[in-house]
Amino acid sequence: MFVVGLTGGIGSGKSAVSRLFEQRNITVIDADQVAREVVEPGEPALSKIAQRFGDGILLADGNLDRKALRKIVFETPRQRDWLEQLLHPLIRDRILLKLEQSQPHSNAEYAILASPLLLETDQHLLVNHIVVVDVDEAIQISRTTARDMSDTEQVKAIIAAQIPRAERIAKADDLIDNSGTIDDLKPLIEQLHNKFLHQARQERESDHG
Ligand SMILES: CC(C)(COP(=O)(O)OP(=O)(O)OC[C@H]1O[C@@H](n2cnc3c(N)ncnc32)[C@H](O)[C@@H]1O)[C@@H](O)C(=O)NCCC(=O)NCCS
Ligand SMILES: Nc1ncnc2c1ncn2[C@@H]1O[C@H](COP(=O)(O)OP(=O)(O)OP(=O)(O)O)[C@@H](O)[C@H]1O
Repeated sequence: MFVVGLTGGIGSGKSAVSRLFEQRNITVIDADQVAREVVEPGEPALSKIAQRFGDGILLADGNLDRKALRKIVFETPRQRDWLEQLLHPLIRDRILLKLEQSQPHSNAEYAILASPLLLETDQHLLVNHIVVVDVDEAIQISRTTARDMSDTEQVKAIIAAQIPRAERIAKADDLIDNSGTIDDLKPLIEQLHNKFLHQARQERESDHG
């Protein structure tokens, strides 16, 4: 299966871009979604988080209080390291399982792995091609604070925990500038979709000798 990795900093527009590919019937595996699955009630990782931070890190219904944990890990790098060491191997294993399950139905099919930490973790080893969604830091902050009701300082701390913008761009096979409107994205995605169909087809043909 030809796998396209889609990455970008917080609030860059990965989810918005993912939706446009999904409208073309492309399977998108979302690492943020997988990261939620591995800490659902009953999962061993959630018990480990509660052991470390106390039951106060759980909401009354037993779910993880994500807002509280976000505050802890982006204020204290040591706690973020601990959480990443716990969750990243679990997230990677589950992504691999999902990729194996999404078998191609035609020789022109590809899948997308959308992940904020594609380049920061070994998740980039799972993909054939890297697409970066890019906006400047001012846009990242304004769109994220409008979406999450989070404050500027916290968004800045999250940006600082991610790969620097120039390094991310340097690793891109394709770059999507998302500083315009969602409508501006549509022709770009159409173009990339056609290119990936072509690349997926070529890959399959070379695999079959
Ligand atoms: C800290 C947590 C509980 C906050 O949850 P919350 O629902 O508020 O945010 P959400 O998970 O939707 O993440 C929002 C964005 O924050 C950024 N982000 C999340 N985790 C990290 C991290 N470890 N390092 C850098 N940026 C991160 C990403 O841009 C992500 O898209 C959560 O992000 C988490 O469990 N993070 C650790 C796991 C992880 O690294 N996930 C990233 C995908 S692999
Ligand atoms: N071109 C655009 N114009 C205006 N708003 C946009 C545009 N693209 C995305 N947005 C909005 O900006 C916010 C951030 O976008 P999105 O959620 O797609 O980012 P993301 O990269 O998935 O973020 P995260 O890393 O936090 O998961 C959302 O509220 C989204 O609707």
